[in-house]
Amino acid sequence: MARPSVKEYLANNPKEVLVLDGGQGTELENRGIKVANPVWSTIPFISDSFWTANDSSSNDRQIVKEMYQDFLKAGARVLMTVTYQASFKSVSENTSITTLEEYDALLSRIVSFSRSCIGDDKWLVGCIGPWGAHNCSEFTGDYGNEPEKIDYLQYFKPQLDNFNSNDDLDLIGFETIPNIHELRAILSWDTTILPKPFYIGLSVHEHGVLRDGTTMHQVAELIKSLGDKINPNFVLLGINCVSYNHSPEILRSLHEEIPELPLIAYPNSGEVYDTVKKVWNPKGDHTLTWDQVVKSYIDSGARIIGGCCRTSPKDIAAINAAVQKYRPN
Ligand SMILES: [Zn+2]
Repeated sequence: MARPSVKEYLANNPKEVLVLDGGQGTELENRGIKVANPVWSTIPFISDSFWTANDSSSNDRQIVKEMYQDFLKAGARVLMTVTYQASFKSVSENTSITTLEEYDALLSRIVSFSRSCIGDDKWLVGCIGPWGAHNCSEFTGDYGNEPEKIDYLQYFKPQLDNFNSNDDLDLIGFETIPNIHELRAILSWDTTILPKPFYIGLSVHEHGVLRDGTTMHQVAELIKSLGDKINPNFVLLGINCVSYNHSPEILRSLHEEIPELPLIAYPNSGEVYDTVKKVWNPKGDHTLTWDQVVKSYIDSGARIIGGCCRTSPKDIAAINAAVQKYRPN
């Protein structure tokens, strides 16, 4: 393999900070792909023409390729598959792909295609959205009256089985996790369920608590309570798609609670989505720069830094410049 395991790389290079790509879903939307549907940004891959066409005859194929090229040019060394809303439940209930076999083939094709776009020397993350992605509750954390009774493993298993067995993927990313019961479930899975390095990105309110109200102290208590029983493949904890302006203090609070844990941070762009008008409103007045945000993340133990929704290759270039400036010598 042309690249070392990301877990070993981070452990053996304690001063290294890796740059992740930006928000693929919103970036594909900016480039003309209509993503408003239940499988969101995975939609271009559902169409047969994506796979039968060659690059010049499929516009979507070209768009996805160019997006990866632009993130690479901006300095990303870790890139993600566009599979946030591609759970078996979401895909089988909303597209023509209904069997596990077809679903497995779809994911394998997406992963191979993504790998071919980024080359062998970059790390590829198999992106998995939270349970709440299938009913749009990842920013409320409202998982109904009995969130502890949800069978999270059953929900994630088809996607996990594919990603675990795919050597083109280096890391599994559970993103935008808003609920403590879901976090507890993922952290309870041992190496038979999660044999590949993985990270967890939390969906955190701007006031610094998980969307369901759990404090970062309680998150830390949960992790500490697992002690040696914690899955050794749990490589990083962090935050994603959180408020840009509040993200430095949120990450700092996580770092203060669990100083030894490597962190990952990729906030959204700072624009605010109006769910009624379905538009993104510009950044507010007192916006921090990426230079300030990245410096603070690195001071708080971040080892992977990138952007989430509405961040573009331009943002990734600014992140990369700040990482080169502030990473420890
Ligand atoms: Zn996002």
